[in-house]
Amino acid sequence: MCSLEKRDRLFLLTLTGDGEHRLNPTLLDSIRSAVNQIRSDPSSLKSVLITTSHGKFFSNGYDLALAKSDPSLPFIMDAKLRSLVADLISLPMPTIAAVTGHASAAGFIFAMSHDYILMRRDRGFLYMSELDIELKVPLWFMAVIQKRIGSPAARRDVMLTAAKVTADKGLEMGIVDTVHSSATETVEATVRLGEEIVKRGSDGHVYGKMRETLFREVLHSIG
Ligand SMILES: CCCCCCCCCCCCC/C=C/C(=O)SCCNC(=O)CCNC(=O)[C@H](O)C(C)(C)COP(=O)(O)OP(=O)(O)OC[C@H]1O[C@@H](n2cnc3c(N)ncnc32)[C@H](O)[C@@H]1OP(=O)(O)O
Repeated sequence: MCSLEKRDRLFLLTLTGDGEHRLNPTLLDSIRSAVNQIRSDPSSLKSVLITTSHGKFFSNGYDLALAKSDPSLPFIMDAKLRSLVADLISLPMPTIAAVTGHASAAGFIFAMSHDYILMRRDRGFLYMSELDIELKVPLWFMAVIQKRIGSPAARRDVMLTAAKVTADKGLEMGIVDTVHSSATETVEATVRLGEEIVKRGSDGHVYGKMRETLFREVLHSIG
């Protein structure tokens, strides 16, 4: 599940527990509910969202075991993740993912649906595993990849070699903004960045509309 904490003008959304934070309908609903709670907070127009997680996984992607148990679930999970990503794109505040563990497939897409990614150096991969697990990536995932991974070579490595991208490699690829020595350091740096951004005092409505325009192809692809 996830928890939501307000620290001054920062909202800290944490995927809790030591599991893999596999994206299933329950977790996706829980995250979306937290994002809606943030959106309805009176201070939301002058705040920042930080998303992080407990344990060695940021999110290890869809809960495939569950998905295989009911043929309707893959569609439900996909629809819920699309809605969550659209919510993050329209959220009237800057968003930062503090990636303190592995972010795989849908979990990687979730991380890239934030404006900034700060990541720990010593553990954790950014990993589009679909080639390895022989699942075709949905078109809307590709729209996110296209938008957040600028170089053709990096996109090829991520998608067509299923590279397990470390934080340092992610920095080189332009996916990660800053790299840190530990999970604690990563979260602390994310809070500092959030506080810096809050000081800029940008209007959240304008920021959210700007991001919607920047990601209009992703929103179109999500449908
Ligand atoms: C019939 C119906 C079918 C329906 C199917 C559903 C369809 C759904 C619709 C279609 C959707 C398509 C899109 C799919 C989206 C998805 O999300 S699908 C689910 C995807 N998820 C996965 O595939 C899981 C992928 N994860 C993994 O493979 C592993 O968990 C991992 C990320 C590779 C981590 O492995 P693990 O062994 O647990 O890792 P560690 O023990 O932490 O590390 C392994 C070794 O690597 C070293 N290491 C870790 N981090 C670093 C680092 N940053 N730098 C250097 N080294 C690192 C670590 O020390 C370990 O080394 P050793 O100790 O020497 O082993």
